[in-house]
Amino acid sequence: MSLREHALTLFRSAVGTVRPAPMLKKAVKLQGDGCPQLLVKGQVFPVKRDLYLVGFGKAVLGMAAAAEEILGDHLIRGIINVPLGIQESLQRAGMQEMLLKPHSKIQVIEGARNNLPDPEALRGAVAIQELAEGLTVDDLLLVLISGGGSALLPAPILPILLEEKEKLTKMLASRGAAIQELNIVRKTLSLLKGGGLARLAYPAQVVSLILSDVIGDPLDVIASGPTAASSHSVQDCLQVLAKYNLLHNLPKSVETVLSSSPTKPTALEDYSHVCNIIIGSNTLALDEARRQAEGLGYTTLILSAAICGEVGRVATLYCQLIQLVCLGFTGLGEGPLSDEVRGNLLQLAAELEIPGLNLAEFLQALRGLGPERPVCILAGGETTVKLQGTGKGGRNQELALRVGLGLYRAQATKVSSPQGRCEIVFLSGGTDGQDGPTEAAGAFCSPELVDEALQEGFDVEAFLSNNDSYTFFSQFQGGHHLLVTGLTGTNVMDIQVILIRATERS
Ligand SMILES: Nc1ncnc2c1ncn2[C@@H]1O[C@H](COP(=O)(O)OP(=O)(O)OP(=O)(O)O)[C@@H](O)[C@H]1O
Ligand SMILES: O=C(O)[C@H](O)CO
Repeated sequence: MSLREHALTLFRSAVGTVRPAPMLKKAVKLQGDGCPQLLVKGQVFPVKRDLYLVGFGKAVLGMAAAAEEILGDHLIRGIINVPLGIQESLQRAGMQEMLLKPHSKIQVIEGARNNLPDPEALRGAVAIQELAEGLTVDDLLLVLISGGGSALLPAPILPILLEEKEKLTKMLASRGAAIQELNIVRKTLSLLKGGGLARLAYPAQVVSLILSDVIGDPLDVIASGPTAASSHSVQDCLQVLAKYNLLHNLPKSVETVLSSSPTKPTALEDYSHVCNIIIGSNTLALDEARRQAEGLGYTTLILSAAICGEVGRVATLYCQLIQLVCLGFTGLGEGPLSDEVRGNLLQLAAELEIPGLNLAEFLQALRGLGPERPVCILAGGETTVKLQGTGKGGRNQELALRVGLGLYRAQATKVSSPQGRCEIVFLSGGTDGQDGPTEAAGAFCSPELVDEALQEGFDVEAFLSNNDSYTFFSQFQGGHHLLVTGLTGTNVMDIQVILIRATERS
């Protein structure tokens, strides 16, 4: 198999392991007929009487279908809020396993057009609220949560109107608020977010199964943490609103709610009936890819599952890492060139402030590598693209094209480039199968890509400055370098696979 085929296999295996059905079936079991018990990742929850299910998020339909199969007749009733049109598009894509069976006990409510709260999502949220409020100490509530859950569970605290909350969310997002900031505000203004759903379900046992789409898997940020204790107070919310210059023209209703919000977060003791369990994440996906890569004979290193930062700088980080591996393969691992690249890399990594990135240890591991075994570097997270052009693209395609350009430049400036003696494939893809508003999940690149593109008359830099990576990749060599998977039904952010092997000349 070629490096490219290997990269694709690794990407697919990473995504495969966090697809709703396999993920749920691996994490959850129901055992014992007389006194059934729910087993979730080694934790045991007795099903004393009735078992209910609620869920909200983009991947929740597939999770619910798998959960209903596992729970069988023990499930009394369920309600899930999922994106508008999802059943039809999964049907069209032939992904039957993600759909509920006829006569399912789970009611599906579709809403949140364009990932924004709307009356349909509100109707679903009210139904979920009523179900939670009616539970008793003998009941167990299984809560399925995935990315997109915030917009799908809107329950503004009165007198805030849905339209007012929608407008505020839109303004924060358009002013560049990060998801952590956005969700601090959402939690303060919502009845069900910030642990609200769990508190309403008391005294029932609440078990939440969470598919994380946020860097670092913070329980109180994913879908605005409806079953997690929030560490934020109304002060934090006011700070976010002030930062984005929104404090002075808030609707009266929002001011009323802010002024009567408790100043301290709810005490942890109030969550003793709740268990939040992450069953799918970027880390789990990368671990599976590592297992596969090792099986294929690669020396495999996971850089981080929390890669973040401006796409151009992250591309430079990857180019420098690739250069270091190639220098090591060609016997130049120690010397002025390596020292220079290593120094630049450390500085850039410090500037990017990627959480948990232990580069020193990583570089140490690279030092011991020989050319006999190929190397696989795996990483995940989400970069940021500041849109400046009017083109069509996504952050993965833009990252791949920028890495291609960086490798081309590094090669062009060195007389005898160590890269020239290595075969390299870089792949970046969104695990949801959709990179930005395009039909591709991401793209592949190699050091030869930009040179070949230039020879065919493609001005790569012009495509990049217009954020037009999709147009480039779909036109160049008949779309050969695009990664097209179709919608996967899951989402644990993005994944990068870098494969490097020494060629015979080195
Ligand atoms: N022309 C473009 N070039 C590069 N990136 C783009 C372009 N247009 C949009 N994007 C990026 O695509 C992202 C939006 O796409 P997408 O819907 O895949 O986001 P997402 O954050 O992955 O959403 P979700 O978490 O729901 O999957 C934004 O980060 C935006 O910066
Ligand atoms: O729904 C949300 O809040 C985002 O997708 C983050 O989980």
